Amino acid sequence: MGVEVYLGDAAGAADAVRGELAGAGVPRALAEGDPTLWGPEAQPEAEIRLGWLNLARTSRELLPEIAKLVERVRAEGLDHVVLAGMGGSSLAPEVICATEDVPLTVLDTTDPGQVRRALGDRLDRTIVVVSSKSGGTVETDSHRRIYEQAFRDAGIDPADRIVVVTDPGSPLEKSAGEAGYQVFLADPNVGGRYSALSAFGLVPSAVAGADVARLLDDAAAVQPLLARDEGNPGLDLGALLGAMALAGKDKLILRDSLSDINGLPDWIEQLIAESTGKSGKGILPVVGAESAEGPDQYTVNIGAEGDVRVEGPLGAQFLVWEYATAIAGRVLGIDPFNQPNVAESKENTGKILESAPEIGAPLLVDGPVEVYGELPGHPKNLADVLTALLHAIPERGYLAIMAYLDREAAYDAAPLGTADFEQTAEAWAAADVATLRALLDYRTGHAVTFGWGPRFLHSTGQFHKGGPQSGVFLQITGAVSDDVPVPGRPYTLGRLQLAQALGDIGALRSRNRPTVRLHLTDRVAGVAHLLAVAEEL
Ligand SMILES: O=P(O)(O)OC[C@H]1O[C@H](O)[C@H](O)[C@@H](O)[C@@H]1O
Repeated sequence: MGVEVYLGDAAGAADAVRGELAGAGVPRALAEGDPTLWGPEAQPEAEIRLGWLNLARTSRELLPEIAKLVERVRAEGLDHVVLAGMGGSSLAPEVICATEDVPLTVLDTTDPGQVRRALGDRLDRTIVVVSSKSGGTVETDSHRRIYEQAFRDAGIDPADRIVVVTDPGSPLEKSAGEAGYQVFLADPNVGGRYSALSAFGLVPSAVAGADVARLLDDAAAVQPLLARDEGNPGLDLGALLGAMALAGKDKLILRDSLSDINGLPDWIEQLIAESTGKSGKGILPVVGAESAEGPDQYTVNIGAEGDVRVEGPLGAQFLVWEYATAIAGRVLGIDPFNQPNVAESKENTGKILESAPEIGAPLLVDGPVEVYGELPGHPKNLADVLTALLHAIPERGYLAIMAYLDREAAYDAAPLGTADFEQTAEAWAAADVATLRALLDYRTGHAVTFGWGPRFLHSTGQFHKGGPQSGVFLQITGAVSDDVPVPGRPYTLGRLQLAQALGDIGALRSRNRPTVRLHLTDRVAGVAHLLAVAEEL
């Protein structure tokens, strides 16, 4: 089964771009891995970043070793699978497992409460996959240290419970070898966000119970189409993304509500935001919005519904979206394989961790919410702050909400006992800070995005800093009551989480973007208050 791309009303604009690309021989050149397609500056990086084109074939070599691991995990009764990995090292397994409905606990957070919840769940039956291409990502390194300590404290040998996926030669490969962990080496010629069909996508998903051979089969079925000028879904989709951005429609609303595939927009978000959001250009994916509103927005659906849509199985979708993103990069004139601005916030975080953070006095306090930042018009309360932020969004701009909180906390608010599905969903929405996206979206014609920190730093974070400077930023942090120390490090997760928030806000403020931080001194009451205020705006 292949992938079908339906372009709806956008067909005319996409066709013109597609014709130009075909005329220049781009579709075949990309399918054959030509590293010159993005210009001489991008060539050195492209030379070591096109391995994803062949993963449907090359990743098959991993399957026997993966099958042995799966057999061991089943035989030992390890039924709680935890994946520690950020961005490209966890987003694909999350979609794969959600789509196949197999449970996987993803740790891509520094929130102490969220990590504590995972630690408290069946530690005696837990297997942890630690995934990091670079082997140096601070969040993933922290999770590894925390689980090593927890296993030791419980009298469990970490070498029986930790499996590592990394690139050859990374510091993680070395330390894992010394610790006696099983290590899967990934193809180093594949960048993180293009690694869905590599060991990064396959190992944790298979351990959780997904059928990963099928993903490769589905990708292999679509691969021959990618060299064609006609009937090439990757070319059609890439031409659409490029043509829309050139025409000023650079906000891509991604929807999958009626699809068999569960959660692909979050994976696409990283792929497109990090690949295109640079040099003041880029495409901003918007996940969770109902429909396109402003003149700078359009919608692409995953699955059989909608005018503009991409239909087909997950393995093939991964490859087609990757190919399309590389095509869009060529159309926009950017290098789709680097992420030049991601390091800035990380460096700021490192500096903040070395000394005590400078917080300063809040601009105002409204109940359980402290407001930090500068805003025009002397806001007196939280409602004024939110209104001022919405007014600050420039033409063709956007509001980004970035919450450094526990993304599963709202599930704790589920009513017990007799509640039906609707009541439960309502209770979750009322306790979920992500609901703020829809409440503010309703009050503006501009795009509103929502990201969980620090997860989004490895995704839309690149676009915020490297893309068009038209963002307005609302950051949310919260008090930590039960912190988690990071063994062997002089900080706790709570301190790291706050340093990440402050590090990123520093990077945004240095660009003179309107930026406010709301700090919830009581998380539950703070979320409830914030949602209540937003509802009344
Ligand atoms: O796999 P890792 O090396 O730990 O990297 C995880 C993530 O880190 C960085 O933020 C990159 O910009 C992402 O593209 C990458 O997916």
